[in-house]
Amino acid sequence: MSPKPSPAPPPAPFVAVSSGKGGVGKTSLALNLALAMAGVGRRILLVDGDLGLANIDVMLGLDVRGTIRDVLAAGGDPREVLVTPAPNLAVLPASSGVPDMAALGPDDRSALEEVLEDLAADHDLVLVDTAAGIGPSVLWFNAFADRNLLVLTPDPTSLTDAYALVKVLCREHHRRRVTVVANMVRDDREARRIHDNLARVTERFLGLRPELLGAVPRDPAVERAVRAQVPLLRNDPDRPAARAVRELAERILTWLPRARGQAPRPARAHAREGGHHP
Ligand SMILES: Nc1ncnc2c1ncn2[C@@H]1O[C@H](COP(=O)(O)OP(=O)(O)OP(=O)(O)O)[C@@H](O)[C@H]1O
Repeated sequence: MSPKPSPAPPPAPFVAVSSGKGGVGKTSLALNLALAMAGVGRRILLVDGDLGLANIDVMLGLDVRGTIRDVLAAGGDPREVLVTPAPNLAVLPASSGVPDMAALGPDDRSALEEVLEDLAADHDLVLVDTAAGIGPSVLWFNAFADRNLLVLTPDPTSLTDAYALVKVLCREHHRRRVTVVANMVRDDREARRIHDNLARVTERFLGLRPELLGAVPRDPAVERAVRAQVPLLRNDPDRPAARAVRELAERILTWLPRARGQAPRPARAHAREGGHHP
């Protein structure tokens, strides 16, 4: 009897990190989450999904060889533009000063989908740092992702803008599951309060209650790291914000498919069709 072929590894989950409002700490969070997960041996792909105003390379002080747009324009192997700032971590850089996804036609979007699927095959998890707001690229990445992580802060405008994003994701992209990270909070109580405030309106108007993954405290070390162009987890690993990010990373890692040989996750629906995901 011929040996059973070994089952294909389950596909790497895509996690979109977004926010209604800009400047809430989304990029710092995505970068440090990626580093924390890579630091425990998971192969992480961090995609700079802010296609018009790239930030991750700046936060890392990286020289980029090429960007997502170059890959889409010229074809070729997307691995050639990946940057590896740490073991197990690959960054797919974006460009700055170019129009958002609105300028990408349907062919570019399906090419982007192929590029992401191709790169995902080499990784355990893909984290996409999207632009802020509800622009076309934000919605596209969120519809493409398996999990939607939303960054909230105590600033009241962060709440109203987050509600706007959840509403579009729910009504137009049929998302029923949104996970919140409360950033720049004083304490856990404040984190629960802002999560509750969002949950009250989403439950009332959308019938959806986002879950709270956890919180990152307001910590001057985050700003110091951004200025130094050295990630927080390297610059100040023992600070409260760094510890909080590591805890969040551990929780996100529980989303990974457990092991080879288990039932694979259902195929990802087409982002362009506004696919429904679990
Ligand atoms: N937990 C925190 N404590 C203190 N400052 C923070 C914290 N998180 C982020 N910041 C600061 O907030 C600013 C914005 O952070 P960041 O660029 O990551 O936000 P963003 O949401 O990605 O912004 P944009 O939408 O413009 O890309 C930075 O100066 C960063 O240092």
